[in-house]
Amino acid sequence: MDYLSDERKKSDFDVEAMKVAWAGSIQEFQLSDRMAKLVANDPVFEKFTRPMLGRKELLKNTLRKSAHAWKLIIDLRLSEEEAKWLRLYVDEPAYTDLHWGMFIPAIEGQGTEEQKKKWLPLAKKMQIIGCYAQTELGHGSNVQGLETTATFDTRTDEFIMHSPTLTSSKWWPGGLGKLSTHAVVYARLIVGGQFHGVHGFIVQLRSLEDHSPLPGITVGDIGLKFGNGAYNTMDNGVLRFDHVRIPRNQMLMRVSQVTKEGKIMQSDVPRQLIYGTMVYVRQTIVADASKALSRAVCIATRYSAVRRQFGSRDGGPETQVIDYKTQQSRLFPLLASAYAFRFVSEWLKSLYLDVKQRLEANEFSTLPEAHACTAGLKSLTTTATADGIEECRKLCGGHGYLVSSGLPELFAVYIPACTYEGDNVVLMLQVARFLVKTVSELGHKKPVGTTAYMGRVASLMQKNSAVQTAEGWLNPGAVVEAFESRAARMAVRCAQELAKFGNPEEGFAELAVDLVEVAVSHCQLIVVTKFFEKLQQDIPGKGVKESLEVLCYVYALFLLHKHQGDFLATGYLTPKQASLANAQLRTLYSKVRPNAIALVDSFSYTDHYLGSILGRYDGNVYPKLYEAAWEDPLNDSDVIDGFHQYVQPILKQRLHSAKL
Ligand SMILES: CCCCCCCC/C=C\CCCCCCCCCCCC(=O)SCCNC(=O)CCNC(=O)[C@H](O)C(C)(C)COP(=O)(O)OP(=O)(O)OC[C@H]1O[C@@H](n2cnc3c(N)ncnc32)[C@H](O)[C@@H]1OP(=O)(O)O
Ligand SMILES: Cc1cc2nc3c(=O)[nH]c(=O)nc-3n(C[C@H](O)[C@H](O)[C@H](O)COP(=O)(O)OP(=O)(O)OC[C@H]3O[C@@H](n4cnc5c(N)ncnc54)[C@H](O)[C@@H]3O)c2cc1C
Repeated sequence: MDYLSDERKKSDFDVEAMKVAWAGSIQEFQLSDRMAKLVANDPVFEKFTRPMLGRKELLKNTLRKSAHAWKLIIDLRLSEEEAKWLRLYVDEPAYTDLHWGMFIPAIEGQGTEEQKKKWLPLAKKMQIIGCYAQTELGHGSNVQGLETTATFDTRTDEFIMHSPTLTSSKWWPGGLGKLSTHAVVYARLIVGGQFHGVHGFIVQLRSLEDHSPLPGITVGDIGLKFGNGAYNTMDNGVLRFDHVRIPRNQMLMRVSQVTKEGKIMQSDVPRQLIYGTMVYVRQTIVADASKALSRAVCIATRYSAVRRQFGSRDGGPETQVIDYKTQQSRLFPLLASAYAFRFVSEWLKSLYLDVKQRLEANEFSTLPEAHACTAGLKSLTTTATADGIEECRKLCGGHGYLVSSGLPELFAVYIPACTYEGDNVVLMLQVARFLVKTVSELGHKKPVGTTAYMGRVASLMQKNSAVQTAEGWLNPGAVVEAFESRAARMAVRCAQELAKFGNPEEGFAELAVDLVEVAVSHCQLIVVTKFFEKLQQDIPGKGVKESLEVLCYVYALFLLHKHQGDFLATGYLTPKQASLANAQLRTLYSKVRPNAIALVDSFSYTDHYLGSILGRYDGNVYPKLYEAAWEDPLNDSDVIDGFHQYVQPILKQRLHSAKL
C-alpha cells in the first residue's frame, strides 16, 4: 500500500524527467540507478545493524563490504564512474575512500611521469593501499607549520623521515590506522640543513607480506569518534617515524626536484600545486553535500506528509504537518538548497576539469580562482548541509531522534565535513583574501570568472533595487543584481576598512569576522547565479523547468530574507522591498507544497540508501516503527539481564520498608 499516493498525484511535473535533470543526464541517471539497485538487492550491504556493532565488529564488517564491493567491481568490470556510484550507495566510510579519493589523486597531481608509471598501476589494482597523511597532532590548518621532517642524505641518496616531537605525530588520516600499506606523507623538506617548504613523499608503512609495521614506524588507530557506527567504520590513524629511510625518488617531484647531489630544482609549476589534491577533493565534497542534504530532506518531507497533528474538524483527519507554514518555511528552503547545491556542484566539476586540463598543459592562471571557488563552496555547502540535517531531525519531531529515522547516523557521519579538507572558517578566510586582492587590483586588472561582477562595481555601488511588487522579485535580473550589489558593496567596504590599517595582515586579523561575511555573500552569489544559469539550459519534461524555477527563487529569496540585514545595511534594498521579497517567498512555498513529495522522489533514492523508516517510499511509517522496536536486542527477553542482580534488591528493599 502506498500511503503517499495521494501526495504523488498532486504533482504537476514529470518525475521521471526530473530524475534525469537531477542526475545531470539520462546516461548518468541510468548508471546511478543500476548501482543503487545492485547495492540495495545485495544482503552483504545490509546496514541496519551497524549502529549496534562494537568497534572491532564494525570495522571487520566494513572490510567485508569493501572486499565484496571490490569483487563486484572486478567481476562485473565496472567502470570508474560506476565504482563511484557503487561507493555512494554502499554508504559506509571506508579506508578505500582515501585510497581512491586522495592517495591516487595526490600521485596523479604531484608525481612526475616516472613516478606515476611506477605507483599508479599498483594503486589502481589495489596491490598497495594508500592514505593521505598531512594533518598532525599539533597542526592541521597550518600546513606550513607541519613538523615531520624529510632530511636528504646525499651519502645514501635517501630521505630520512622523522617525527621530532609528539605534536609532529600524524593524526587523523583515514585508512592510516589499520589498513594502509603506504601513505603520501607531507613533511618539511630539509636539504643541506636548509628548510625548503612542505612536500609530499610516498612512504611504505607496512609489510606487503604480513601487514606488520616496518621498522621505525609506529602506527595505530586514534580511537572512537562521534556517534554510533557513523565515521567509526574508518580507521583514522596516528603515525610516527623514527629515522625511516626512503629512496630519493619517493619524493613527489612535479613541483620541486631534489638531485642526487642535493640541489633543489624548481620547475615552472607553482608551489601551490602541492595543495592540488585538496582542490580536487573539495570539489567532490560539494557534490556530496547535495547528496547528504537531499537525503535528509527526502526523509523529512515524506514524514511531514505522513505525520498529522492538531486541526481535526468534525472528527476528520488532523492536519499533515507539512501544511503548517512554519514547517514549510524550514523544510522548503532546504529542499531548494539540495537542488541548488546539486547544480553548483555540476558547474564546479566542469570548472575543476578545465583547470585540471590546463594544469596538465602547465597553464596555471586559473588556479587561484579554482582554489577560491572550491574552498568557498566546500565551506558554504557543508555548513548548510550539516545544519540542514539537524533541522530535518527537528522537523521529524521525536521520531527523528530514533536511529531508525536514519538522521542521527547521517548527521554523525556528515558533520566532520565542516572540518576535514579545511576548517570552514579557515577556508572562507582564503576566499576573503582572494576577494580583497581582486578589489585591490580593480584599477589595472579586469576581474574574470566568478568575480567578473566586481568589474561593474561602480554601478553596483550606486544602483538600488527597482522592485516595486512581490511579483517583481520573480525576475532573475532583479535577484542576481541584489546578490551582486550586496557582495560588491560588502567587499568594497571591507577593503576600505582594511586600508586604514598600516599593516595589512594586522587589518586582516582584526576584520576577520567581516571578511568571512564578505566571502559568504560572494559564495551565495555564485550558487544563486549558477542556479539561474542552469535554468537557461534545455531542461526537457513537462513542468520540470517551471518547478526548478520555483525552487531557484525559494533558494534566493530565502537567503535574501535570512541575510536581509546585509541587503538593508548596504543600502541596496529598502525595508519595503525586503518585505515584498518575504511575501513572495510565502507564495512560493504554496507552489512547492503540491510538488514536495514528487520533488524528493526525483532524487530516486532507494529505501536501502535512505536507511530510514520515516522516509520510506511507501510512507508506511507507524507499523514499521512499531515492528523495528521489537527487533531491538533489549526486547529479546521480557526481563532484562541485570534486573535480578541490580534492580530487584532495590525493589525488595522498598517493599520491606513499606511494610515497616
Ligand atoms: C573497494 C571499493 C572501491 C570503490 C572505489 C571508490 C571510489 C571512491 C572515490 C572517491 C571517494 C572520494 C571520497 C573522498 C573522501 C574524502 C574524505 C575526506 C577526508 C578528509 C581528508 C583531509 O582532511 S586531508 C587534510 C586537509 N587539510 C586541509 O585542508 C588543511 C587546510 N589548510 C590549507 O589548505 C592551507 O594551508 C591554507 C589554505 C590555510 C593556506 O594557509 P597559508 O596562508 O599558510 O598558505 P600558504 O602560505 O601555504 O599559501 C598561500 C597561497 O597559496 C594559495 N593556496 C592555498 N591553498 C591553495 C590551494 N589548495 N590551491 C591553490 N592555491 C592555494 C593561497 O591562495 C595563497 O595564494 P597567494 O597568491 O599567495 O595569495
Ligand atoms: C573525520 C576526519 C577525517 C580526517 N581525515 C584526514 C585525512 O585523511 N588526512 C589528513 O591529513 N587529515 C585528515 N583530517 C584532518 C583535518 O583535515 C583537519 O582536522 C582540518 O584540516 C582542520 O584542522 P585542525 O584540526 O588543525 O583545526 P584547527 O585549525 O586547530 O581549528 C580549530 C579552530 O581554530 C580556528 N582557526 C584555525 N586557524 C584559524 C585562523 N587562521 N583564523 C581563524 N580561525 C582559525 C578554526 O576555525 C577552528 O574553529 C581529518 C579530520 C577529520 C575530523
